[in-house]
Amino acid sequence: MDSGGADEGTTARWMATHRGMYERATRHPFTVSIRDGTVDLVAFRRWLGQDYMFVREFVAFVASVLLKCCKQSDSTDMEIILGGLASLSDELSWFKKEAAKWGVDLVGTSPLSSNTEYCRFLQSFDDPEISYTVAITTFWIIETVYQDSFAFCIEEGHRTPSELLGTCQRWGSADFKQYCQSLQQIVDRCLANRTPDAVKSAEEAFLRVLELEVGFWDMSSSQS
Ligand SMILES: Cc1ncc(CO)c(N)n1
Repeated sequence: MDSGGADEGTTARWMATHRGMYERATRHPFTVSIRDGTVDLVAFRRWLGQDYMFVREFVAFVASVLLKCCKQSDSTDMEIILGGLASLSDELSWFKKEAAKWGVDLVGTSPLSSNTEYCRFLQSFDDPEISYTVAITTFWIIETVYQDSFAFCIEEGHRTPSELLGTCQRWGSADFKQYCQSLQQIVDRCLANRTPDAVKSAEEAFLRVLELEVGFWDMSSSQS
């Protein structure tokens, strides 16, 4: 930490201010049912097929974040984002393997409306007018919702079915947490020297992601 000030970081403040919304996204009945061992496997399969399609869009989104980053030429940020992008290659293979295991037909799956809405939001970042700060904020909170949600499923006292532990570990691992924290540091640093309007735009993106994540879990549990 080189700030030396009492400021805990803007992102931590947002998480406290919008705690209710953050918890709706990260303690959703769907992921809590995984932890409780009561998850409906039809819903789990639906989530798997939908999330595979989401991650394909997410690749393009992360590429757009990387591009904005490169235009700002901060080489440390670039390496972290590039690492995130590279790991999505493995993630797509994982989805295919997992889909085969659960009998989910990825080719025959089409996106449900909450997924389509989320993917449109991701596509909107192609616009070069959207700032790197807003884009990296969005990237960080998207990853963090999964990190927090799935880490809870492997925390002490969980009753997560053993065949779902691999899924939970993918996003709930200490490594993934570390990666999310690196992203968070980038975001806080970017926000530290932005105008109040720019910070407000990033906060709006943060809230929009939480809303979209809740919609995605709702969709997975109930096909809305
Ligand atoms: C909907 C959704 N949000 C976040 C992530 C994390 O990458 C994901 N795979 N899917």
